[in-house]
Amino acid sequence: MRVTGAIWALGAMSGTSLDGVDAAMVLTDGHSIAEFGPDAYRVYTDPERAVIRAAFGQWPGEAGVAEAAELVETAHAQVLSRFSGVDVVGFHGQTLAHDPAGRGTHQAGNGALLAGVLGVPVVWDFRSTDVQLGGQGAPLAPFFHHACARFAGLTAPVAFLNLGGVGNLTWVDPRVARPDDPGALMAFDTGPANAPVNDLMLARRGLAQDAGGALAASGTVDEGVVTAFLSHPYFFKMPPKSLDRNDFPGQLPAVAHLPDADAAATLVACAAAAVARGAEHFPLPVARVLVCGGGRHNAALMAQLALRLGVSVEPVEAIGLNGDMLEAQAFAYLAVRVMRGLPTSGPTTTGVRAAVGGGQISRP
Ligand SMILES: Nc1ncnc2c1ncn2[C@@H]1O[C@H](COP(=O)(O)OP(=O)(O)OP(=O)(O)O)[C@@H](O)[C@H]1O
Ligand SMILES: CC(=O)N[C@H]1[C@@H]2OC[C@@H](O2)[C@@H](O)[C@@H]1O[C@H](C)C(=O)O
Repeated sequence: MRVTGAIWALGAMSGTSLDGVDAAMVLTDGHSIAEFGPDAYRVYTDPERAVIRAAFGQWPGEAGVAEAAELVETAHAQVLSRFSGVDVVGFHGQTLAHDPAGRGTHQAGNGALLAGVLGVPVVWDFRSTDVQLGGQGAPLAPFFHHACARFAGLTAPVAFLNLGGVGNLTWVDPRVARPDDPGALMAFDTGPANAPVNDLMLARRGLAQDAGGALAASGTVDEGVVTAFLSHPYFFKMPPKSLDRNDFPGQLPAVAHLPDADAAATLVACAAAAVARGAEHFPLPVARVLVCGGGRHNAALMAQLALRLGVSVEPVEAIGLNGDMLEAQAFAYLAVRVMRGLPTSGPTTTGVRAAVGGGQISRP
């Protein structure tokens, strides 16, 4: 697509599951996507992961944060310096703590430092302003999902589902021209997605994940556990709403009585049931749910989603997008919006009172 005034942005995201740093380029004017560019991935080593994990839940200045932030900055500098032709970087950082109603939101990593190292402007600290103005500070990908739906030429309401550690759902009406126009978007976190089954695999099998969902697929769902899970107060809150990774601490104890396969199947069913519960909030029904994030590789999770949602559940690759890079691309796109003074969130995505452009700009 020809887009006048488009620039090349490079976005980077380090997600809650701590697998590594995703980086990807997008050519955009901050409204439309003109073209997707190259991408790269930089895995965290086990010792690095341990340092970051030790700082989870900590706020700036608290124990372990400086060490984690330095590691996050170094890993990002390594992967981002592999790219050329970059006009601006969108640097999300690593969320260590998120408490929008209380202490705020904390993404480790200093964008000013990265701007110096990379020699290009860096947009960072995307969530703080939204939180300071009463928003949830998350999710931020929805404005980008809106651009993606229009880029793909969709003409009916559709949902994007990101299955990372936590799940988040964006309902989009691509017929509405701008993401901050009324009726364009509704977005919120659905509940835990991959995190509980990862925790189970680690605790019971010493593995990082249930590859392909094979273990879950061989088990039987305990529907009693799913029903009890759905009684959590989070599911009775109206969107917008967001979650911290540890907001659902009781999930492993809830499946403690089950053999491994049944426990995995049940945790996957809980994640899917949370999404289906979330879909009840949609302003208009959707015919398809497009899935990004690592959870789309979990066949048991995809099957449970199709069952509980009753609509077509497909990876975002079905509309020509890259499901592993969507969040990194989102922060590339959002960086350009920040540079151009355009909003990055609004009342229907983070619950902030009026549309707001979050993010600090640091120049080299
Ligand atoms: N082949 C696979 N089989 C099963 N699960 C997988 C597979 N690949 C990835 N996953 C799951 O996806 C997770 C990683 O997803 P992703 O990279 O989207 O999360 P994230 O971006 O770190 O998290 P968030 O979006 O919550 O910030 C892994 O921890 C794992 O649970
Ligand atoms: C506070 C924070 O970092 N939240 C992340 C996390 O990971 C998934 C979900 O929880 C979402 O709310 C968000 O990230 C995506 C990229 C977002 O802001 O849209």
